[in-house]
Amino acid sequence: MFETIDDLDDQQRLLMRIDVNAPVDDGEVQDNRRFVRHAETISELLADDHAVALMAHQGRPGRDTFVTLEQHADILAEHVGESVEYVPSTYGEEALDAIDDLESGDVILLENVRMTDEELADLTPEEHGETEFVQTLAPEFDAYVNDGYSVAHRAHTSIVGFPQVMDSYAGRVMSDEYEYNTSVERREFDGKVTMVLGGTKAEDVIAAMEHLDEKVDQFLLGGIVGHLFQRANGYDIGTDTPEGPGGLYDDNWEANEETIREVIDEYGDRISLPVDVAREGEDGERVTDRMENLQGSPDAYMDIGEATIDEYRPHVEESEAVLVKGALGVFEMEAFSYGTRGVLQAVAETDCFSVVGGGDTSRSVEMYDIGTENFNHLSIAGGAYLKALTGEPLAAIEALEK
Ligand SMILES: Nc1ncnc2c1ncn2[C@@H]1O[C@H](COP(=O)(O)OP(=O)(O)O)[C@@H](O)[C@H]1O
Ligand SMILES: O=C(OP(=O)(O)O)[C@H](O)COP(=O)(O)O
Repeated sequence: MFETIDDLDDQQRLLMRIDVNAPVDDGEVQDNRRFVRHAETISELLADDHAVALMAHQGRPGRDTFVTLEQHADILAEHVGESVEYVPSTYGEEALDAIDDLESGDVILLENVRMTDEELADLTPEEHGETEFVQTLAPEFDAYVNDGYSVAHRAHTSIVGFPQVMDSYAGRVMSDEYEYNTSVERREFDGKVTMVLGGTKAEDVIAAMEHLDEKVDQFLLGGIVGHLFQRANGYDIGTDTPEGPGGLYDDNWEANEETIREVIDEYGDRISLPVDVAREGEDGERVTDRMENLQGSPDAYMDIGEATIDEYRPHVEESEAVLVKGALGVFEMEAFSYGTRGVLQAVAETDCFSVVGGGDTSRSVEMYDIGTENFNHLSIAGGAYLKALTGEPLAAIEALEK
């Protein structure tokens, strides 16, 4: 087991990892439930007179969501109700100056950790602990706190490096989510277990399918993942188009084609795939096409269609447990929210055990008034939630336990 912030003495200088990785729309960082949850941990720490330097990441190098954390500091400040100073350096001179000035009750947010050379380097946890990043920051603090449950599955420097050399504690989000999500894995269900999988991160989703094939009776697929599975079946969908979500299809396909084919071969009979999909018409309206009519179509499809929703709903209604990860369409746009809303609404109306995971996906429940009280748990994590469900160890937890 690991220690939590309940085990901390008061008035400590804390280096804390959080995960406020968020969607970025036209350069604007979108608020989400991660900010709210981490703000609660920060407020709790400030009440105990700690001084807090935050580390976080945003996006991945090369993607257009890979931006600085300036806007994140403002959003966090709003939720905490106190100033959160953005520092445009992770462990350079500017960072060290700001850390020097840190006093009890202060909060600063250091620059995107993925902008350092070390964060994403292929190193062992021990080697991460020896990097300049860790060796520079560690002596400046009394303790390290990890509250970033949703990034707990990544063995990166800010996650596994610091616990090698510092007293380390789990934050409130980390300990709450850990307890809840691992217990889901251990639960025994008598009836049908259904997993609704979508979104953009095909690799995480497919890995979960491979691990959970014994435990899950039915998989309902949508989003980019659904398109890629239908591409494997020979349909003309799931390839990048000039108007489409740049690079998401072809890169995902290249990385996952072999596994997708294996998964379909092994238990394709338990996988439901979209029979129709929706795109934007000439006047911005929703147009739905049957899968068999797509040949040669250059359109980017942004939702599952109405016939697919009708096929998926009965599976949900007869399930004892429904685990959701990833949106079935671009739910942020009303016209392409039908799939995600339709299936989540069915889950909400059914008396099943239900968990919705994914920082973006879980946001749709509040966005469309589906009622948070209709779900057993809304996780702010996606990949980490899936890993926990499969019973796989999380790098952050292993590091904290050490
Ligand atoms: N057909 C699609 N084309 C482009 N994006 C999609 C499609 N279907 C779903 N998405 C996007 O998937 C995102 C949610 O899934 P994902 O990226 O896996 O994140 P999370 O795990 O945080 O929920 C949503 O923001 C949604 O817009
Ligand atoms: O948003 C995240 O993952 P998630 O969408 O699987 O919850 C985490 O911040 C991890 O980000 P990454 O998948 O770029 O390592």
